Amino acid sequence: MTDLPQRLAELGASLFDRRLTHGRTGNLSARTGDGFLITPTGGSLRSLGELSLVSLTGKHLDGPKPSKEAFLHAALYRARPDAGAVVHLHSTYAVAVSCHDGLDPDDVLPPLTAYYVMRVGRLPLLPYHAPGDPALGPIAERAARTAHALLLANHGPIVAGPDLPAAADAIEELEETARLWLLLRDRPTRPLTPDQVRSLS
Ligand SMILES: O=C(O)[C@@H](O)C(=O)COP(=O)(O)O
Ligand SMILES: [Zn+2]
Repeated sequence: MTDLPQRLAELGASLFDRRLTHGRTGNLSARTGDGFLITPTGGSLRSLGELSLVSLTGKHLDGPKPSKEAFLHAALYRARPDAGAVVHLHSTYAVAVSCHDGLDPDDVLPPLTAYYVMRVGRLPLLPYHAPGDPALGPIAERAARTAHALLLANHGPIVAGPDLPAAADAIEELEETARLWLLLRDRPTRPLTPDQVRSLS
């Protein structure tokens, strides 16, 4: 088993290489005994070095200046005691959906496939705030109590999971489903029925 910083670096490089985020966008974290390790602000997921240690209250404990979204990661960990990792990306299709008008803020995407229902489930839309605005913290914490995947309006997805591979699987599935939804927008589409969704949970 490789250590946590190495696993975060490998995941960051894999997400970047597959163009699931670009430039210096996105941030990753994983829970530790005394808080969570998070990517530093202003870096690229392509080549992660030293990580920052942040407490569950969002206090910077050690390492370089943390991601400006550390408070959001902290909010998700507080809301979801089962969460071991959080991933935020600027993945193109999910960002495109986050800019759409007329979305259902309670659940943005329809249950197009069983895999989406199993990996993502309900996807609330959080109102637009500038990146790093701590006012989004309490809103995210409330929403994350009943959903592990959230879409930040005009920004992108943030997803918690029991561990890094699970959080990555979920955010990748969200991206692919956002893409499908955009592909299907002008066509008659038949999502799963409520009974079919219930049978998967
Ligand atoms: O969109 C933003 O500015 C941030 O949410 C982001 O993706 C990268 O910011 P840092 O993690 O502070 O580098
Ligand atoms: Zn961002």
